Amino acid sequence: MATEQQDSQLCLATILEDFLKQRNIQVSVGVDSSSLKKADETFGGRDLPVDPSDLRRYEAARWVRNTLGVVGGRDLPADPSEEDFRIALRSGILLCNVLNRVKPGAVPKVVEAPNDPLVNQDGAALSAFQYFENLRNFLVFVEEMGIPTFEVSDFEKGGKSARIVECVLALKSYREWKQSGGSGTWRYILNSKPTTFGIAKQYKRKDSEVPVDAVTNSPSSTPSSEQPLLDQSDSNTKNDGTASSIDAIVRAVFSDMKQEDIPVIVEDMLKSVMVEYERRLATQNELLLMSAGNRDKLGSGDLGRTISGNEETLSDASYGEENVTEIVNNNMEASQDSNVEELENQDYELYAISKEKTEKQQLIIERQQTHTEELKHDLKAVKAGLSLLQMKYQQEFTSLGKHLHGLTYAATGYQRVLEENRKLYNQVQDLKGSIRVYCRVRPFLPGQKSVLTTVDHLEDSTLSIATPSKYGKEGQKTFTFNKVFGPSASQEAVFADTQPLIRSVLDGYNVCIFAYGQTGSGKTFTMMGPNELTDETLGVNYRALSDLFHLSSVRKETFSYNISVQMLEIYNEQVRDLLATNGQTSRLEIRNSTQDGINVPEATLVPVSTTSDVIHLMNIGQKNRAVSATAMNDRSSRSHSCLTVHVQGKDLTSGVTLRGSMHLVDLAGSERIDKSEVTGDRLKEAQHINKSLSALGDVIASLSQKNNHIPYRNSKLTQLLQDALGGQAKTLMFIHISPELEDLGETLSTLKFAERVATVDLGAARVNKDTSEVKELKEQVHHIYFSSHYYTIHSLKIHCPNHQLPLLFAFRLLV
Ligand SMILES: Nc1ncnc2c1ncn2[C@@H]1O[C@H](COP(=O)(O)OP(=O)(O)OP(=O)(O)O)[C@@H](O)[C@H]1O
Repeated sequence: MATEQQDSQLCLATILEDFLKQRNIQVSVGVDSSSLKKADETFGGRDLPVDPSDLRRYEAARWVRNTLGVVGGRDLPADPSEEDFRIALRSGILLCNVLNRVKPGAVPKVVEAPNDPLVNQDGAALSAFQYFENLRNFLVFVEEMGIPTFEVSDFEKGGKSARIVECVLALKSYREWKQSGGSGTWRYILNSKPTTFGIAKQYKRKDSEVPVDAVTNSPSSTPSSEQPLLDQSDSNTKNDGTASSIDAIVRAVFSDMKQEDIPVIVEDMLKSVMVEYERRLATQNELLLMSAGNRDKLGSGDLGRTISGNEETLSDASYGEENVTEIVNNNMEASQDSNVEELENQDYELYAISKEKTEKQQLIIERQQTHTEELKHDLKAVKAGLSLLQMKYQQEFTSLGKHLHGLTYAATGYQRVLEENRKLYNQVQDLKGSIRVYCRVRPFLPGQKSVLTTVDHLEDSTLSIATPSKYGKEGQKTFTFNKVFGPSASQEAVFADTQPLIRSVLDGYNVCIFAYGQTGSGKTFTMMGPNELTDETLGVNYRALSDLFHLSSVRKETFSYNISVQMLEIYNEQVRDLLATNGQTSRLEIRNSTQDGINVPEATLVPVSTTSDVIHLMNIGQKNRAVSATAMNDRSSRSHSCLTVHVQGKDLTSGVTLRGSMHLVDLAGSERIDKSEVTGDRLKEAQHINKSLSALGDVIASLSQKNNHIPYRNSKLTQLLQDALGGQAKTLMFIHISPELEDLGETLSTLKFAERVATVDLGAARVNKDTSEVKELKEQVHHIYFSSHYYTIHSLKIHCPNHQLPLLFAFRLLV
């Protein structure tokens, strides 16, 4: 590196020299005025040589001669020409000997010339090998000392003896410095271009002796321990020799110049320096490109990778542009000498980095491959686990399916039990009487003066009427009913036997409840209640509907019910819609045996969901009902009113739909015509009423007698109620009796009607008395009812393998 710096500074001197030559500015390079003066004294006032290089050659020759003595320096004249100088020194003998004087032992073995003066006349007889041996040893040593060297070719004819002169004078300077004590730093002002050239570097001393340090005379263990003569340790004084040379040139140039010309000259000098440096930079780039070309030729070996290849590798390996740039810059700095060895070293360095990166990548790839294998293994295990789970789940679902199948069978069985239950329940109702006749005796009304009563005696199911002689045989007449309710019977007691039939309606059966009796006997009271309603005085209608909604609500888990209401009136054998809002209330057609059980489809059908809904509708119907004051009762109705509740229930389990209906019929007054004292339209009304009541009696009597023909079509009333009379239907007839004696004739007439429909059903009376047969049936039904009512499968545990929790199925079956 020191040599390179020296070179660059020497180059600066050369540039200055060239610059001065171009401008014909004469200056004695390397020799200041004092040197010239000294040379003048040395040559004793002779004419000074014109060329300063001659003076330096003479100085060198004289010093060699003085150093080696007369004998040793006999071959070298005192003032030799250039030719003489080269011939005298080309054998290297004088140079090696003078070097040994300066540094004893520097060249231990000097190849001497033969003693034959003839042969050694011009040294030509000495073989080229011997020349080379001595010169090489000399050059290697002075090179190590840091003294400017020369080339062997400089001894050839036309060679540059100036470099040899400088080398000798440098030795001289060194010796003088040593002889003066060697204090400080030895400096030598170089006079010519640098003489560091490749051939000197390649020389090695033949005898391979350990070189002796030029300054310390100690063996040099390593190159780094060498101490060159041109001092490198002191940065302040480094290259002072060269600097002094440049300084001398500059001062010599500027001393003869005018002051105002100096800046121009300086500027031109600097420009020249810049041009030279740019040229050198361009040369370096060319060398770099050439070295890159050489690298391409280095082959495919490990060291044969090209820098550009390495640059690409580095880039690919994400080393970044900075690293690449740094390395390339390093290459540029190091390529001044186009040293292929250095390039190879850098190439190797790049290759090592690339190789390290590749190894790391290989390691990463291997790890990834290992991870992939592990993942594959895990995936395989998971797949196996999944298929095992799938198999187990399949087994569990099969097992579950079997359990569900059993459950379905059980549920189906349960449905069969329920169906059986319904039938048995209905059978019980039948045994109690599909046609039941109840008798209710109205109490005396408040404020009535008469206290005489026709009722002689009444029991649970019999009513005895005292009959005067004018009504036949004097005494008493007894009538049998399913049940007899006295004047003090509560509304709740009257409804008690009706209540079980409400469930029948929800089970899909038809129920028909009649209120029969003369005007003012209490029909409306039984069916609706008094004008001022309380919980206790609510009639059959309200209670039946209340029970209906309650029971349907209880069953909502298993049945879905749709309940709707129609309210019709039969007046003078015409069917009228009491809920019509469009005013068209009359002359509705009756169509029996319809699929939906609605015989008067044109009549208004209002869905209801609460009891209050129905009460509201009944009030509307009551207002629309034809009411005509009579002499007997100002609320006397001259028509039959029929409130029909249609019930459609869907079994949520089986999907089966059941249809039932309940007809609540408030019949028109049954009083005889002559007693009502009516004529005209009123008479006509009474005739229609009597006719229809007679037709109702006929139908019920025919049903009781199980006749093949049932005369439904004899009246609008029986025609309307055809589906609710007969078959599985239940009929309840409430016969109302007025207790007043003056009404005895009407009472006997009413009882005669009741006797006709009630006495024929002997079974009803027996059932009512709870015979052993009925009791047995009741117990059976009770068992089924309650067992089914409360039979709930609370849960069904299905054990599934691999499950901690059992599958729980809860069932709540039909009430
Ligand atoms: N069991 C009873 N207890 C108390 N009062 C009653 C009873 N039955 C009827 N009444 C009263 O007797 C009167 C007549 O009764 P209701 O109007 O019900 O007779 P009806 O047979 O419906 O007459 P109509 O045929 O004219 O409608 C009413 O004031 C009613 O409150």
